[in-house]
Amino acid sequence: MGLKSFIEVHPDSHFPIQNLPFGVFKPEPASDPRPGVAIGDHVLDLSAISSAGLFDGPVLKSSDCFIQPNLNKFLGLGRPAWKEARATIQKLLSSTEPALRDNASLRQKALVPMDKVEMLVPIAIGDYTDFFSSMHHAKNCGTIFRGPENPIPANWFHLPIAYHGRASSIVISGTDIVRPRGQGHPAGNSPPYFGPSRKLDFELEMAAVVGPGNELGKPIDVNEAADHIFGVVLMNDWSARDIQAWEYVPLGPFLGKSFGTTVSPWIVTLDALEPFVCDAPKQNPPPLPYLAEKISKNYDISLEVRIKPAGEEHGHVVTKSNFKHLYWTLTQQLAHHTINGCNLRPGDLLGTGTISGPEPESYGCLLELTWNGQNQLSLGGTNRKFLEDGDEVIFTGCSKGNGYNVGFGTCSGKILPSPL
Ligand SMILES: O=C(O)/C=C/C(=O)CC(=O)CC(=O)O
Ligand SMILES: [Ca+2]
Ligand SMILES: [Mg+2]
Repeated sequence: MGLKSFIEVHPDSHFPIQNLPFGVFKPEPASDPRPGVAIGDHVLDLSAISSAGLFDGPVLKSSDCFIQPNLNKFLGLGRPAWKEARATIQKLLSSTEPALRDNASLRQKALVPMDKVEMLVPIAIGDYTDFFSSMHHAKNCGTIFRGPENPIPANWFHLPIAYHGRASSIVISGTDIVRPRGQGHPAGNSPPYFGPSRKLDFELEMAAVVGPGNELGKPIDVNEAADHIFGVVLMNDWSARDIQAWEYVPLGPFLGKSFGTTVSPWIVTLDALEPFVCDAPKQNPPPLPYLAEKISKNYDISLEVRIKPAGEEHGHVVTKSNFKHLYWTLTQQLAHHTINGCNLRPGDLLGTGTISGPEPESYGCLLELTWNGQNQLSLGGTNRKFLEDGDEVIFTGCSKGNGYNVGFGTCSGKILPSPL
């Protein structure tokens, strides 16, 4: 493992010096939001490090990108800035570097206990797109919604399908989610149901954070797409299955998805994930040339979902999956998104789609786990078909290295009842 911080980091921590994920936080309720990096149980205040003149590399020396309420300016600077920032922070936090270690007043200013801070959505999200890139999820949903004959649509193996999501309702982990009301599928000849969703679900996803992006009309080559992905977060694409099933023909998800999407606060960089690269699944039929990449990378990231009913202390694990099950890679998603000339901008968010694995224990949503409510899922003392008011859904994600973790922390949200 080698690299070590002067800050004590528990071996189980998601945030050792090998990780260094970026977020935005407020040290006190009245303070201005500012960028930070997680280290063990602490947050390193990048505005304090920047003000102290410690970002002294060629790209960041005279930049105010860390004196900002979000990470968009930093993301817009691209990979040279990201690499320089990571190298500077890793050096400052290392056990052998005195600049911060031996400066008590700077440590006092710049290192804040994580349990004292408020985390915010770290980027201003202009646009949010959600892909559909797990073959297992596509097959299961297709079977449930459209029947077992041809569950996977003919286009699915040729392009990463997506829908345009709603950026305004993306919230940070810990924010309550109000059960949406809407129209559900009519039964027989009766009019459609209207009321609180009866089939509220989570979707286990991750999402790529984009920067710097492209000019309108100038697509990004798939082999250069990684330079436009800063990092990834956990994402819950809350979904009301009854609303979705009735509204989505022919234009796709709308109100069944747009009532809320939760993201985890810490963006884990692709640089930190590099030791966990694994081969992406072999694609057959081979993709068209604009989607054929020289190196097709996935990441080995273990994912887990717990549901914690109201009044219970611990959640029950309902599924375990892995990022590596995705068929279409992040870079193929990004290249496909721009192939028609569409421009991506710093801070745009690209959801991977629900990450279901091949086994029933690895399905990424209740729609699949209970087969649209046909089966009950046991949560110890109680059962679930879909989410109930008071349920908290907690995602975790972690890659295990040799003696250290590169983790994502948690992405959680609790369901509140619909308004009357
Ligand atoms: O197959 C369908 O009709 C619907 C699928 C989804 O709801 C999934 C979606 O949001 C994309 C994804 O998460 O993979
Ligand atoms: Ca989704
Ligand atoms: Mg949603």
